[in-house]
Amino acid sequence: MDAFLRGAKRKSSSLTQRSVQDDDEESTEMKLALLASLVPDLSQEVLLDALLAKEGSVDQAASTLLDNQMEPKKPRTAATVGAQTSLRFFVSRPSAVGGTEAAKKAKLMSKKGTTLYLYDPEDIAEHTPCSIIHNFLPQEEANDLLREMLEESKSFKRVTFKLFDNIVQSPHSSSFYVATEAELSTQKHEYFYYGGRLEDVRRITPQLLRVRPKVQEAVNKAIQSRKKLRYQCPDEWMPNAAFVNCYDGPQESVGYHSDHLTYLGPKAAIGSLSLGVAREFRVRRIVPKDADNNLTDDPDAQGQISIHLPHNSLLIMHAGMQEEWKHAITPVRAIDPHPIAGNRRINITYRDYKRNFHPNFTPRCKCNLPAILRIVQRKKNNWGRYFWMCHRGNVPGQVNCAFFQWADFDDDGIPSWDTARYRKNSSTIGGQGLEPSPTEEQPIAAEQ
Ligand SMILES: O=C(O)CCC(=O)C(=O)O
Ligand SMILES: [Fe+2]
Repeated sequence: MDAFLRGAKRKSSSLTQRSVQDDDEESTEMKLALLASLVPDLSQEVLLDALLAKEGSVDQAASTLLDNQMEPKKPRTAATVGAQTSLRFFVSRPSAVGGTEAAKKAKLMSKKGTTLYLYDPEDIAEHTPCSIIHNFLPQEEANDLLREMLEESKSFKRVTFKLFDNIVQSPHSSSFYVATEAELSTQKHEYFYYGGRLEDVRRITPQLLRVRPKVQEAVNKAIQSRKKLRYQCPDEWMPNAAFVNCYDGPQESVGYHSDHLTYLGPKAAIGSLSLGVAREFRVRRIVPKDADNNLTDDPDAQGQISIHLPHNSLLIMHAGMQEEWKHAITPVRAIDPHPIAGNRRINITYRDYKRNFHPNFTPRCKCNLPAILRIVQRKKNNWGRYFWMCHRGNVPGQVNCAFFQWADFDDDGIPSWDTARYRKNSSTIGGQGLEPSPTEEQPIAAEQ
């Protein structure tokens, strides 16, 4: 345990491979898991608050929480899902005449250690890299899909993965769906997840298939209404895979994470459909730190944002979300049961697995495994640069090899090995010089 604490406190200011990998290791999810093992019986929200208050120091957060536990207190698990109508009623907006775009944006009231609840689609689009469509499907279609997935979810399993040297299980169950028999075989035998193979891959179901073109159309329309970012692929978004999650009861959750981009490519969009019980989707921006481990952004920008996800809502995570933000479904004390789903929530994330990111083409590490794609999220130096690294260490009993390679994409996110499409004279060779995403200049959100 001592070693874990030392690991979590490790600081590095050099531009070396070690420094980049430290950035990866110090993820909030890891810190939360570590904190949970030191101070069990507290909700993830309480642990996160403590981490935020102690600027990411696991041992300081742990000692504060342990001190607090001496005097008995009610655990501060979030109550049921919160919602408000629109932020437009709460913020004063500077005049739209004159001034820069940034100056015209409303100042959000998101402060360190606080949560800002968003419901209104305009607020969500303005203050996060997400957009939402409420009542997305005709009611009967949503209910049919929900019923189908509730039946399927009876045989969903919890994902098992390695955290430090411990084998842990995801705090919810899931499965993975693809359209064709060929894709099913490819997923089982050619793709790697957490350094190993996915066992539970299923053929797409009739209702998942029926809904897919609607999600495709809505996501492409939403993408078109936003400015293309550097590294974002301009091709049509074609969902060819779906992860389905089931959260059975208020305590089932998923910790703060960014989705892996290894097979989706940089600046990928993801369409996420929620069915059944309404839950809160928490998002927070990752604020980079400088060489001295100080936050390099607005110190107020350390709160989190909660997006209310009711039955039949489609949330679109846009380009840049996985690079610059983390998201979670936090446990709650209570939920409002859904007439069809009871205590369960179903979430379907439709994803576009890109042909040119198939593991036959991506770099291989020294263990001869296809490497995973990561991005420097925390270190100010090299912030925003993509790199490939080994993920064998996710397999119990194995460790990562020393493989490390900066990624090379052109402006459209085309990897250098896709010689037919890669534009050699692209201004971004080497993956440097990121332009800010539309949300970056806003004084919002979070990070420990
Ligand atoms: O349940 C959700 O809304 C989010 C699920 C998620 O983050 C994931 O599957 O990666
Ligand atoms: Fe996710």
